[in-house]
Amino acid sequence: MLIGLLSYRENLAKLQFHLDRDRRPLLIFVNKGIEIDTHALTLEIIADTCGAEVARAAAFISGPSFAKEIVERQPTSVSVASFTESEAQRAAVLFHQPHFRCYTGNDPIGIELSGALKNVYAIAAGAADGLGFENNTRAMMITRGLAEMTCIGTAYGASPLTFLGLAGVGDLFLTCSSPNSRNYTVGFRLGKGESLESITKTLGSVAEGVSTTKGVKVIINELDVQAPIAATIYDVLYGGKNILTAVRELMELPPSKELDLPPTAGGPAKKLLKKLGLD
Ligand SMILES: NC(=O)c1ccc[n+]([C@@H]2O[C@H](COP(=O)([O-])OP(=O)(O)OC[C@H]3O[C@@H](n4cnc5c(N)ncnc54)[C@H](O)[C@@H]3O)[C@@H](O)[C@H]2O)c1
Ligand SMILES: O=P(O)(O)OC[C@H](O)CO
Repeated sequence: MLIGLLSYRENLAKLQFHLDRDRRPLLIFVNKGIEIDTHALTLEIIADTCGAEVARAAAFISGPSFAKEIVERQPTSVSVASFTESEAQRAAVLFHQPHFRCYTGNDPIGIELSGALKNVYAIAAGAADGLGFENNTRAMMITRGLAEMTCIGTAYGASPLTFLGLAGVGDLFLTCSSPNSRNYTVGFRLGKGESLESITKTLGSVAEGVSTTKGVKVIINELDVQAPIAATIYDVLYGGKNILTAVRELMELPPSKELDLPPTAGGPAKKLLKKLGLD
């Protein structure tokens, strides 16, 4: 399915009546976001609408992949994950082409979180560029974004290693460094002083990081994870914080460990695995 997450629940609720479950339908999802009201991953929406069995077999594709460049057959690689490894393999074989490689894995929670979270940090990197900062700042945003993504994902119950893959650092690098990214563009225009309302009205498409930031803020509060860049993007988008003030405050934070993975991990993932019958 290739639609924004906003309408997934509604569409899957309709689709489930048409699934011929005896023929092992292969459902492949490429969206990158978190449901606004519930902060649910797509896995949970699938379980709620189509049942746990369908969610366990669903495959998730994510990674550095601007649609335009795929269509132009430029060499591209992505991650494909499913709790059912044979289904990830099925999806990988189906999509495999001379210009498109799929690497399989079994951490769909990490793959989904990677795709959702990188959009928030792309807004941050775009904002830094829009403010006129250059290479050092962008490299800092990408690297600290990866550290935050890994901490949030680990606390959630995903594998920290997933964030080192194509769906994690690969897509983060792509979207934090290209004006072809909608999320980067939102950040860039914010950095230039435009209002969020004006940007979203004229963007011509949906930058999912804008709504995902709300869900991420709830998740980091619930998990008690330190993710200052994500929290700052929330304050800029929804709290009216001035971007230059935000950058200054981030830089003035007291020194801290470079990577401090949470000691206890997995609350939300445990709940989700239970719902999927995988506990
Ligand atoms: N564009 C990319 O390069 C790219 C790459 C990888 C992943 N993605 C992800 O794919 C998802 C979709 O992105 P996109 O670029 O195709 O967005 P898009 O806005 O270009 O297209 C979304 C599509 O969903 C349809 N749609 C909207 N509301 C609907 C509804 N209620 N019911 C049915 N269809 C509806 C729209 O008509 C449109 O065709 C996003 O989660 C995005 O992050 C995009
Ligand atoms: O245009 P964006 O920012 O939604 O990014 C598109 C894809 O996620 C790139 O992999």
